[in-house]
This record gives sequence, structure tokens and C-alpha cells, in this order.
Amino acid sequence: MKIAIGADHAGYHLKEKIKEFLISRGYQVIDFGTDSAESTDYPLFAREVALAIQRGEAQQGILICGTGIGMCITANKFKGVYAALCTNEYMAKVSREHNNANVLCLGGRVLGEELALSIVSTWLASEFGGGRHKRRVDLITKLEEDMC
Ligand SMILES: O=C[C@H](O)[C@H](O)[C@H](O)COP(=O)(O)O
Repeated sequence: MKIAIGADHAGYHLKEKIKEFLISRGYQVIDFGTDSAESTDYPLFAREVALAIQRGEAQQGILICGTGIGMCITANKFKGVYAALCTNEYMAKVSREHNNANVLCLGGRVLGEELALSIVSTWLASEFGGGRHKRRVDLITKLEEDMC
């Protein structure tokens, strides 16, 4: 499974930790930057990760900025991208089980490293539940199609 990852300056250090964690667990990681803690603009990286999901180059994505909010707002502009901002393991679990989120957004200024890695691990281990949740996600997909 390939995971696209991206961060701005406020998420850079956490991105590096998450990347290391993912590689150590056998995931293939496509890193879209940023490559330092120098100030930059989060929509640039959210765009690259969202496009990688749209093109099918990666099945899931992880985006990190200061709060995760800007990344989440940007990624959700892209059709077929369902980004979820998660601050604990429960949100990570249900964002997969209920919402079928394919992008996880995290706040580098909000989460400690240990909690962030636990959220990532929970998110990757969780599966979409289908059933009543599929009916709701299908309504979101239909909204996307109606708006085109
Ligand atoms: O949602 C936006 C993110 O949290 C950004 O990482 C944040 O706005 C960057 O702030 P600054 O430019 O003050 O470091």
C-alpha cells in the first residue's frame, strides 16, 4: 500500500517521524514535502497529496500543518478525497469505519509525537464499515457529482 504524505513548516518535524514510522512498518511512502522547517504554504502540499490520491498513485494520504485544519479544508476541495482531521484514536477509527476517509490530517502544533503515531497506527488499521455508513458516504459522492 502506498501512502502520500505532505506537510508545511509547522508539520515538517512530525512528518519526518511519521514517515520513519510508516517505512519501518513496510508501507511505501511518497513524500511531497516540505523538506525543511522554513515557512511555506500548506495548500501547495495538500494539493499534491490530493492529486496523488485522485490519480491512484497512492491509496491513502497523510497531511500535517500546525493544526491540520488548513490541510483538511484544502484536501476536501478535491473530488474523491475525503480528509479527516483527527486529534485522538477514536476519531481516527471512526473516520475510517464511518466516513471512509482516505486522507488523515494532523496538527503538528497540537499533538505530541507518541499520540500522533498512535493515531496514524489506528487509522491505518481501521476499515470502512459499509452498511448505513455506505449509504451516507454515497450521498457525499452524489453531492460531488451534482456540483460538477
Ligand atoms: O491551518 C493552517 C496551519 O495550521 C498552518 O500550519 C499555520 O497557519 C501556519 O502558521 P505560521 O505561518 O504562523 O507558522
